[in-house]
Amino acid sequence: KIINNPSQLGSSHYDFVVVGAGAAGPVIANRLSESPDVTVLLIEAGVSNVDQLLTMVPFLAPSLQPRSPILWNYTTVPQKGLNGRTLDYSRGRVLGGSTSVNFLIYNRGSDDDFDRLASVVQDSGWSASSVHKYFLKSEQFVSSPAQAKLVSQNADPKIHGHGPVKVSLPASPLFFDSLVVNASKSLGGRFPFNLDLQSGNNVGFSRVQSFIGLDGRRCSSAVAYIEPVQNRPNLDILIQTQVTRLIKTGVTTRGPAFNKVEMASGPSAKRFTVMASKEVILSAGSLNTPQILMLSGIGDRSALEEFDIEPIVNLPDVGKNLQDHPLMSNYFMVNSGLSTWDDVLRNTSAFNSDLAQWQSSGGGLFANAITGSYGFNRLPTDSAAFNGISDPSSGPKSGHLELIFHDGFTATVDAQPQPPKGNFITVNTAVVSPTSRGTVTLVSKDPFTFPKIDPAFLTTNFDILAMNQVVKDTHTFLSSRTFNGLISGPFGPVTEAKTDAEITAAVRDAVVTIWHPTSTASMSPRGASWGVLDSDLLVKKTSGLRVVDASVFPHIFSSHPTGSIYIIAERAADLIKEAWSIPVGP
Ligand SMILES: Cc1cc2nc3c(=O)[nH]c(=O)nc-3n(C[C@H](O)[C@H](O)[C@H](O)COP(=O)(O)OP(=O)(O)OC[C@H]3O[C@@H](n4cnc5c(N)ncnc54)[C@H](O)[C@@H]3O)c2cc1C
Repeated sequence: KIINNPSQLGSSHYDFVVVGAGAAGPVIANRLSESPDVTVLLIEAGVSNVDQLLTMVPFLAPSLQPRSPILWNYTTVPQKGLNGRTLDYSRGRVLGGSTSVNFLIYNRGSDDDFDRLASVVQDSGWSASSVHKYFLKSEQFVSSPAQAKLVSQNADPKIHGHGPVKVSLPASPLFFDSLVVNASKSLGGRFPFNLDLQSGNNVGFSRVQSFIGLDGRRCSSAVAYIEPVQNRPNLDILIQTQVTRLIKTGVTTRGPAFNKVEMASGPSAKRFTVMASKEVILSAGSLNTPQILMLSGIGDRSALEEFDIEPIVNLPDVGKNLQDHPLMSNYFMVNSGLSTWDDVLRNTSAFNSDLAQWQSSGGGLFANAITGSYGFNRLPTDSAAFNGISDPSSGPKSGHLELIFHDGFTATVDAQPQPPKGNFITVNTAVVSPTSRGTVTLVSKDPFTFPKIDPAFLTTNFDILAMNQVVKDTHTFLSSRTFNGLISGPFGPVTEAKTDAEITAAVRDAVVTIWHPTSTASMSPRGASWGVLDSDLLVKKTSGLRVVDASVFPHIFSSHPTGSIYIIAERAADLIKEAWSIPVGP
């Protein structure tokens, strides 16, 4: 059941306490509570997702940006690589976490990304072939009979799974996206067509599969993993409650145990505690998980002492190694041959009519995510970006770059105002194998003070050269004869830039986040002196404490992360069950 205040908890003891109901937490809570003998408490700082219209209507996801009551409303420190700009750095603060507010693009991660993970942490259980069953267990491709032709040309349903997360092609396919697919088919080479990016090969151009069910509604982790089980008698879901720290409860042969969780419903509210007799699982995301660890005395000893926090476990890598994909908008004007959604966004009656259509039937433009086509590609093999470094991608099935196509002016990414007239397309471009590394650090021992977030965007030569290349790739892609006569010209400094120096200058002014922070509590081999977790996700040198969320990846995956986090969480649930002799299901 859902509980709104810690004072209403029926018990102060559970077998497992899961902190954070984002992508990972609900998977763990759902799978552990499958066993009726096990009691589980899931604690979420944010409110319920029910009745939050903007979390449900796929097309309106960007309206939550850059600030909203259901976001944490974080800001980065000034970014040296971005001419000192600070960036809004959204995370969801609601049941479903960032899966309730994200832009719905589904990827499961490339085989190479999983194989590199297995190799780096020396655990074959994370290899692509080993986790394949968890991919199948987590997701399910859905389509309506009316989509039969679209599906046959743009997806491979037989490679998909049977899990609770529903993924689908656009309910209202747009002409522009069919042009993107045709352009990749005709260009080939560095821009190949890929029928289904969930094949394990994540290089190529394709229609987007999105986290949307046949009802036209976002399928977040809350919808997929919480709603169906929220009335289980052995599962309590406590919302509007922030975990403030974990408390040491003893010492075992592995190290200190942290089985007590402290929490409060606000900065001045009474603090409550709850005990996890078996384990605490931190799933608070890549920014809040390291913050909670540090507040609990787990982190870099000297950094903790600076804030008068007793260092209990010296793990200097907590909060280090922050990685994210830099993202930027490339705008182009289009002529009347292409009708774009700009007209809907500017016209209140058209907007209201599309919303009414979604509300009555779950269909129409608003049942689409804001992108219908995209692609990942590799840098040219002779790119100067590789000078002096080894290829940062995990292998040939992983891209270095990404191009995301939008049939309109997506003013949401870099907060450019939508021009008052004209029709546009936007190509959002990203570097998906970045080499910049940032940090999450404390600024106070007060859990309600935001941590200091420094993604350190574009602080390496590789990242800046790769970003330059993807701008040029965008021009090359759009010069395909498929677009003949449709694109009338560049719009804005990024696409108007001509020389490398002009492109670099425009890039530094334009790059923002794609909101994919990872790797701040990274796995490493058992016994390694670096990293925060062993490969079974247990926090090193501690007992009874695991991390399961986007923090755990030593290297950011070269794709949109939610699908791969579901896979990690599904395997983590089995690891936890095995550790406590709880029957593992199919
Ligand atoms: C605007 C935006 C667009 C994105 N677009 C995409 C996309 O199109 N495709 C994709 O795959 N990914 C996308 N992402 C990224 C993706 O959503 C995240 O990578 C993923 O949700 C991370 O999962 P997580 O479990 O690590 O953390 P989160 O999903 O962020 O969940 C963490 C949860 O923990 C809760 N929490 C934090 N601290 C505490 C505390 N102290 N006490 C209690 N609860 C706490 C938070 O409120 C939150 O609910 C996007 C993200 C954003 C913000």
